[in-house]
Amino acid sequence: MMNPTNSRDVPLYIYHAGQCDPKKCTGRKMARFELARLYDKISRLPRSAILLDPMAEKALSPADDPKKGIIVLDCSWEEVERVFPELEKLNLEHRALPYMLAGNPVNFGRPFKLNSAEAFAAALYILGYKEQAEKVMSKFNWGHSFLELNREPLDEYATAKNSSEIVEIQSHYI
Ligand SMILES: C[S@@+](CC[C@H](N)C(=O)[O-])C[C@H]1O[C@@H](n2cnc3c(N)ncnc32)[C@H](O)[C@@H]1O
Repeated sequence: MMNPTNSRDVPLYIYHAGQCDPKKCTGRKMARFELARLYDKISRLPRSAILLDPMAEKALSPADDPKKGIIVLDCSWEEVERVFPELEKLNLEHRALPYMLAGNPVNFGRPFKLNSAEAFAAALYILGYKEQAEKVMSKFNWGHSFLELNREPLDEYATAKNSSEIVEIQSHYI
């Protein structure tokens, strides 16, 4: 169940491919805090939602409408090229996140390789749901550093009109 305290919150969904260490998995932790709904079957995922896909051609921007929700695919980074195509048939809006650095201890400082919780927080921030982004990050002891590390690009991305502007802003950081 989603946390019902704020009806303005964007619904967050995780397709969990069952490949991670359950103790370290950020998606499972979010589900425990009722911040996201976890699915282990592709067929159960909602349609027409935004899928955060690092290989997508189009960058997420404030022009995207998250009312149908945001989906993260929680799988091993070694498996992304195999698992993402399995979701093609669902007719989701595939979007890549622009340049940001991971703030978590596993991939600290690595560009683009965000964990599931960071990917949700970044997307929410760009889409104008900053409070929800902070709520997600507040459950992780490194969460604040992810937002601080990326505050400048995040604030700029959140002012973009569309995907092309996001790519233009990103070019100043890469
Ligand atoms: C590959 S999984 C790794 C999960 C990690 N084991 C954990 O515990 O959080 C991370 C997911 O976050 C999303 N993600 C991460 N970085 C992204 C990016 N640069 N663009 C779009 N989505 C991204 C994708 O849905 C990706 O599959």
